[in-house]
Amino acid sequence: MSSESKPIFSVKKLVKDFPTAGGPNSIRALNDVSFELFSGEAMAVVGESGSGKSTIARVLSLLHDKSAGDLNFKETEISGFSGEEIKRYRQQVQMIFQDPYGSLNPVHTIYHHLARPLLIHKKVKSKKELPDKIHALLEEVGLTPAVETAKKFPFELSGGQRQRVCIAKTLAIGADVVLADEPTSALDVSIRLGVLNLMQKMKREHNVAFMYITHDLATARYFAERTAVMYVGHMVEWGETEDIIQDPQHPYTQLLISAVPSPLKRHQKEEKSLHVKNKDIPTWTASSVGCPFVGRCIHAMDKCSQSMPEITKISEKHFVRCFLHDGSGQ
Ligand SMILES: Nc1ncnc2c1ncn2[C@@H]1O[C@H](COP(=O)(O)OP(=O)(O)OP(=O)(O)O)[C@@H](O)[C@H]1O
Repeated sequence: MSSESKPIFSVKKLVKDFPTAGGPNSIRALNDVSFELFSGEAMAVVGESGSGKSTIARVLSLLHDKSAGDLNFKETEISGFSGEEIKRYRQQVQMIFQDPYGSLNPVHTIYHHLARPLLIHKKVKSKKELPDKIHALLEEVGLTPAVETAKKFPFELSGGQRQRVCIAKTLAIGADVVLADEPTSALDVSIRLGVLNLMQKMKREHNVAFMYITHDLATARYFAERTAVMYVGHMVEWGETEDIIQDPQHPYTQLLISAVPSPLKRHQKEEKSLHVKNKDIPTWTASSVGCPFVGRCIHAMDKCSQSMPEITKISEKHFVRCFLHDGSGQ
């Protein structure tokens, strides 16, 4: 990430509320979420189930409307987009999901899956160019022999191969950003690395920006230069991935890292004293106040239940929201 280049995404104070059936209060799935994403970099979004990771991707894909905040893509607010603008935007910002099978049509060949975006987005001048272009794409994503693969149907491929087809689709369209929601978690461990390496190649060779949503800090460390840690819709800590893993500041980040098998653990000593009070994850609403982690935090103070701490800068690129670090101390 260059501090001089302009971010491809700039998200400020994003809020997303989901109405609850019959209840007066909406669920606040995202609260005050801000970040920037730059071309050619990956930002991991990590956190437990329900922390709001997928909601960020769905709001950025315009599958959900935001409730408040700014969502700028290439310096243009996207929430007012309609019709053609949405179509053009979705060409540039693609999603990859955990289950690649769900993104592929079982009755069509791989050839068809790649021909369609190439034709729709006018990436070929005529149908004559299609075979060469499709075979080149399949080779680029490691699906060889390409001619044979193109003739196959999705059910004839493994999970990892299907995810490679989805990646080839994003290349066919010429996406600038990929929102990858747990793209490797349904794959065998042995296959994951290949898919991560392929995404790494897209980053380096095509300057694609990735939002990499995962439960898995080890793959975040492998793939993403920066990481944001989410807890109940709040970004509690963010920075360069190595800083987050080697020097976690928020008690929740420390808890996440303590749950990862070594060699990620450099905090074995602290781990012994890192108890969690209870495992209840709160439901956040528009009227909830305080730090959402207070119920589980062994350092909790009275003020933690009363307000969410402001952002504290730990170092140039490392930030946390926790009263332990805001200068007011315990
Ligand atoms: N369409 C929806 N309607 C109502 N509530 C929703 C909807 N989508 C998400 N939520 C709620 O928003 C919160 C965040 O969910 P989200 O799926 O973004 O979390 P996540 O971190 O991606 O979880 P997981 O890792 O399990 O996918 C949860 O409380 C969830 O129940």
